Amino acid sequence: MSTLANHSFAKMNGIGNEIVVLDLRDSAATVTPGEARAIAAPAGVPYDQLMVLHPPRVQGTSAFIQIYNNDGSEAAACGNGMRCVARQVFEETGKSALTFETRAGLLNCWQGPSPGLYTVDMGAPKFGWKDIPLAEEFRDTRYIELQIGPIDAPILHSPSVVSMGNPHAIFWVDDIHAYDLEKFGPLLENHPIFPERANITLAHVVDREHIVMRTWERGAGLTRACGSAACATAVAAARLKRTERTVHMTLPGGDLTIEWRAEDDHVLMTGPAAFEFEGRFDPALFNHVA
Ligand SMILES: N[C@@H](CCC[C@H](N)C(=O)O)C(=O)O
Repeated sequence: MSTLANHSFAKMNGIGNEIVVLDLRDSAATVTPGEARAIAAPAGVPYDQLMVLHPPRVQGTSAFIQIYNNDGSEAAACGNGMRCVARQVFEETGKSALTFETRAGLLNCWQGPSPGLYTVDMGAPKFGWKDIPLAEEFRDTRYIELQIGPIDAPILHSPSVVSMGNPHAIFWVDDIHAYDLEKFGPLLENHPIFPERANITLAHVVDREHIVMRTWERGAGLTRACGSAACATAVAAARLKRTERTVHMTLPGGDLTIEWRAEDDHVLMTGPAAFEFEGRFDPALFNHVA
């Protein structure tokens, strides 16, 4: 039987990004990709990302966080999920600032400027074509040559690309609702230019301090919010000198504030984290998991 059978979990969301938090800090249990997919099944607890807390591996950190997309693939970064994890561990410990380890590095999290808000230091963005990664050299990643649709009248073209520990492509458009992201998202996510696939965002700069956006997530599909995409989009817009370094981001599920701090290049994401309910995994979920 799976070690996850009957294990407790918390269902949360970060502005509508569906998150399951699974705390394995007191055990040596691990989660396989098959188990991650089984949990996401309709009979389970459908989620966009599963945040698995393991015992800390680095002194001074509270946990090592493994992040699964609902297709069973692993991600190095998940901004909305990190706010949910921070909220849970703040409430458990009474602390208001903690450091967690992810595959993207150490992330500091703290209580935001007002109650119910959490800030995550998402680290420094990367712009090099090998860092994103891209399959071929692009010297300037503020815009890359990539388009879909007719060659002489492309539907979407020239995205900015950024790594926030995970790969993002941002297409600048006038109306983020004018495109069928469910159709174009998977095509772009799996485009050969992205050897590790990519998160695909449509973004519109409203003014120098406000961007609206929506995202097709690698490994999870259309979501109501993607925190790392909000960070990548804010940074890409500032790099193009279209916005200030602190911007208000409007996503389908809610709003985030993103600051690209000049002193150290780090990106700070601030927003809420909502607790929905606690439950236990039905053992039957894992019956057919290899
Ligand atoms: N929803 C997340 C991003 C999750 C990871 C992404 N799908 C990937 O595979 O890179 C967020 O809030 O950042």
